[in-house]
Amino acid sequence: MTANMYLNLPGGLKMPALGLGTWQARDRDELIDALNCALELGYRHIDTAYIYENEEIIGDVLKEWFTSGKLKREDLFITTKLPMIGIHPDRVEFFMKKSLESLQLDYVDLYLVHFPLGYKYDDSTGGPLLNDRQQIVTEGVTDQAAIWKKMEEQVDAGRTKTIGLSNYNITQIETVLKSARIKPANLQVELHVYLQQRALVDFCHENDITVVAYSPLASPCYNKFLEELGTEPKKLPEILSDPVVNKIAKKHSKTPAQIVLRFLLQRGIGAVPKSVTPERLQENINIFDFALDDNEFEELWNLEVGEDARVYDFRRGFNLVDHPDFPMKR
Ligand SMILES: NC(=O)C1=CN([C@@H]2O[C@H](COP(=O)(O)OP(=O)(O)OC[C@H]3O[C@@H](n4cnc5c(N)ncnc54)[C@H](OP(=O)(O)O)[C@@H]3O)[C@@H](O)[C@H]2O)C=CC1
Ligand SMILES: O=C1CO[C@H](CO)[C@@H](O)[C@@H]1O
Repeated sequence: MTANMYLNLPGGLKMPALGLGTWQARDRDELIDALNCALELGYRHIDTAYIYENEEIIGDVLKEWFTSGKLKREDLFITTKLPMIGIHPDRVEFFMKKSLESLQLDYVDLYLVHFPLGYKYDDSTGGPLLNDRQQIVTEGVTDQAAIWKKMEEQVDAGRTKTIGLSNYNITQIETVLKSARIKPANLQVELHVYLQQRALVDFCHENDITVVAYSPLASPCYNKFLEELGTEPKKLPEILSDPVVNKIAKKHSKTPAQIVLRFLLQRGIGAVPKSVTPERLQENINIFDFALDDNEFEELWNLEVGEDARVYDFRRGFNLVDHPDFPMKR
């Protein structure tokens, strides 16, 4: 089994620093194969969300691994997320229970508020309320304290070991911290070698909040998603073809993906690269047998671009940018 590194969460809980992302892995057979392959390779941390529409498939695979005795529940770290339609105090418990039911689990290890703003819920469809132009209708200003109180109740009830946030900015995390009885254990945000989120990471680490990078490879598949939404493709940050990354990769006989993932781990940040391809699954977790030296680390550190390299800016296909709780202000 592959050696791993861990991030320490409250209560002695350990999160394997390298996990498996599953957004856009919705094809049943493909995801089953990918999960089986990942678990065989030593992945022990899986990242999903209510909105990824794959919790049931993941639940089926996990059940098989548990019933065959190949793995015990406590061997795995499972993260899922409260959807935007659940960001209302009356709906947190409802969506937490729905996720547990789909995953066929008694508890998850980490439950994240997926986004700091909510969508209005349409009872009749079980999805977001749409206006006449078929656009999603958002909730007003989020009562972060009220949502967080409901998140804390999920820990009290034993439905999740820890709770955290995703896509929150520093001001929004500060708001949560002010009322929190149970502090957020984790923040999940877009983070890669071109978007290093230095101030946000420092703030989290100073407040004992672990950080996990989503889209650690800068989401090369993102335009496929924009195409599904019927919107224009965007110019993506191509970190895997960056000459500095490639030069360092060659020196270590590693791939560019392994270099950019290793860089995150050496910053004390977790990462959840998504892949359904066996060779890439192997590649992405095979990053514990080498280290970047200070010069290489510095060279990668200097690749920072900042906001212009953000993939998930929600400026295409979403009408969220003008909402008061929209977190990615430029
Ligand atoms: N909290 C949030 O709001 C968000 C969370 N996430 C989470 O983060 C995860 C990762 O983010 P995501 O946007 O998927 O982007 P990633 O940066 O993980 O990129 C995934 C893409 O890269 C390809 N890929 C994977 N490994 C390699 C490799 N070694 N070399 C070359 N290409 C590779 C994959 O292809 P293939 O699968 O075909 O191999 C896939 O197309 C998500 O799956 C999800 O779990 C993502 C977005 C938002
Ligand atoms: O996790 C996620 C995956 O991508 C979605 C579409 O951009 C996001 O809404 C979400 O935050």
